[in-house]
Amino acid sequence: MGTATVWWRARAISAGVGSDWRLSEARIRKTCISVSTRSSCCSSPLTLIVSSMPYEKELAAAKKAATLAARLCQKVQKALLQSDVHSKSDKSPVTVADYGSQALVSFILERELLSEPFSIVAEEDSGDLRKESGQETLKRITELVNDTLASEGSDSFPTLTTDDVLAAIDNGKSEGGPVGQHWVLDPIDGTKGFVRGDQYAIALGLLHEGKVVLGVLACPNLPLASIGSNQLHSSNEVGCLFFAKVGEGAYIQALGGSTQTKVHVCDVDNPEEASFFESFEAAHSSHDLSSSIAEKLGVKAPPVRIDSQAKYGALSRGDGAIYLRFPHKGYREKIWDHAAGSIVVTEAGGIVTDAAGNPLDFSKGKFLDVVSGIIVTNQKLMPSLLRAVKEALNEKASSL
Ligand SMILES: Nc1ncnc2c1ncn2[C@@H]1O[C@H](COP(=O)(O)O)[C@@H](OP(=O)(O)O)[C@H]1O
Ligand SMILES: [Mg+2]
Ligand SMILES: [Mg+2]
Ligand SMILES: [Mg+2]
Repeated sequence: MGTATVWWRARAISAGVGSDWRLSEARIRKTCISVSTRSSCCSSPLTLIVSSMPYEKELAAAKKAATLAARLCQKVQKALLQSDVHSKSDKSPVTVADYGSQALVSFILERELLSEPFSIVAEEDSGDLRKESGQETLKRITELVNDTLASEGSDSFPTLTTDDVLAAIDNGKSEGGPVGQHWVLDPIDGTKGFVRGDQYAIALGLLHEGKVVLGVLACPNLPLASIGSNQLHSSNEVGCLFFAKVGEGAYIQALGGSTQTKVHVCDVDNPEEASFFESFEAAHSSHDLSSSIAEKLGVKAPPVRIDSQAKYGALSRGDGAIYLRFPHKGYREKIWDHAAGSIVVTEAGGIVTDAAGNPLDFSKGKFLDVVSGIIVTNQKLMPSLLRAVKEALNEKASSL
């Protein structure tokens, strides 16, 4: 909630609507608008303020949090030690940087958005770090978080204790859902890519009444110049920060930079000229199925395989036209793997749906209940992509 919300709240309270800080923003907004039409003390400027300022403060806090978390991750990726990589109970990898990033983002959001009701749905939890065997790792994470905060310079941050770090990680225990506001955090999306030295992203979204209203994607290893094409790169610089607020477009700036540029998905309408992204990891998405879809569409270019929601970022600036994700049977998608990426792409003019063409529903808690897979492209290609996906899925079903 930004300045505008505080103002709406103040209006709601002074108009006798109530002083419950847990009133949803939408309710307060509605109430204030109706008060303004009835009461002379609360007249015309309201509409202007409402339309121009929502989520400003949240976006600034989210960009700061993701940028700092990216700095922590970069430090770890440079000097990744085998002892920094652990296995979770589902056998997926987690590193000191996943935990450190989650603790940092949680700490910064709470500090920057002081009095706001605060809920984060995040991937990691502190369970393993609270065990005897996790103590050394916890110390290392705490050092990393404190070093990163110290390198920020401008603010005087307190030195966090191991207990502070555990508490910050566990702020991410919220279940989400259709009511109120929830931050959605993937502290490192693409941990396998991170460990390999490849692409990864810090992905932070904000849900309001079950809809994504803001997203920030920090992609420390993504080139600032376009990828996935043959064009000669004018610069080898890496590190992109994508961000979007609902209704206001999507932007990119260099990670740590300040000049922002609006991004748009590409406007290719001939599938023969389109290229597509998919997971680097074949275990995360069926490469066979996407190759059959691409063939049906007439896509000529080979797949661009990269880890993480960097795919959404790259697509939002037109590096490629399509993103195909078809997890193997039984896998349930999580909201933190798509919240930030999907708003960046939709605000850049793209469409994100499941394989049946339904919009993604972020209001159901931690999981996304999608039909068969997730597909992303521009408005022009979506109808033919949906037809190709349907055909390929039918063929696959009849071959089983
Ligand atoms: N079997 C599986 N099928 C599909 N996705 C999976 C998977 N196992 C893990 N993932 C998810 O795939 C994400 C990475 O996506 P990508 O393949 O695009 O890089 C992982 O995010 P984390 O790395 O945050 O755990 C994880 O949530
Ligand atoms: Mg992830
Ligand atoms: Mg992750
Ligand atoms: Mg993970």
